[in-house]
Amino acid sequence: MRTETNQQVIPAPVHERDQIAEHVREILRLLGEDTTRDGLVDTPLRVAKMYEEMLGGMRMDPESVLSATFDETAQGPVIVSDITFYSLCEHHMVPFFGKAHVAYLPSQTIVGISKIARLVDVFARRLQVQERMTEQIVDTIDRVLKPHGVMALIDAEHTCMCARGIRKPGSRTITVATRGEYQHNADLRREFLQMIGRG
Ligand SMILES: Nc1nc2c(ncn2[C@@H]2O[C@H](COP(=O)(O)OP(=O)(O)OP(=O)(O)O)[C@@H](O)[C@H]2O)c(=O)[nH]1
Ligand SMILES: [Zn+2]
Repeated sequence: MRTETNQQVIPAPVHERDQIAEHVREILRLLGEDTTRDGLVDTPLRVAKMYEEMLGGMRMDPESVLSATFDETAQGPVIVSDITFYSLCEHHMVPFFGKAHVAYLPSQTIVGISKIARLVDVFARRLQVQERMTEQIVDTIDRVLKPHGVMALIDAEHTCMCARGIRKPGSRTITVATRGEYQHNADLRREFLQMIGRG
């Protein structure tokens, strides 16, 4: 049986966009810029729209993203690797970005594979820390699909560590979260790491 639910996206009220733009204009002014010059005149609204896009996941229900589930007897594992994402670090509000790799062991239910990538995006497009994002992905899959196990690995570069502060371009942060059989079975974890080219 195929189940489908509408993805719930709650649009941002228009007046919020205008208010954010106004505050961006004020920041530019405090930074010493002339906000009437050609290149900057539309920047506040552009930035407000950019936040709407990059933080759009805040207004989405992650569980409704895992629609298109199918009853199947597949034993798995199902591995979706190299899901590129862009997120915003909640400490500095600058991007961190990289790849998410997700595996689950189905128990009667599989999900459309694109929905796994959509789920990564829903959590990436928020003010985040990488650890929480990794946990949220496995928790949602665990809750909705009730698989035998689920594992996620995220490998990311944080621009707050590259472009400023400690300034270590190229440094990678790797986070892992597991539930169910992936928590208890080292062979399963090894197989996952091998299949995503990290074994
Ligand atoms: N654990 C974790 N830390 C993060 C993440 N993104 C950014 N950070 C860190 O958040 C910390 C914030 O530390 P603070 O000392 O309050 O901020 P700061 O003075 O700008 O720190 P520096 O980046 O060391 O200059 C920094 O160590 C960042 O590297 C993340 O996803 N997970
Ligand atoms: Zn940061």
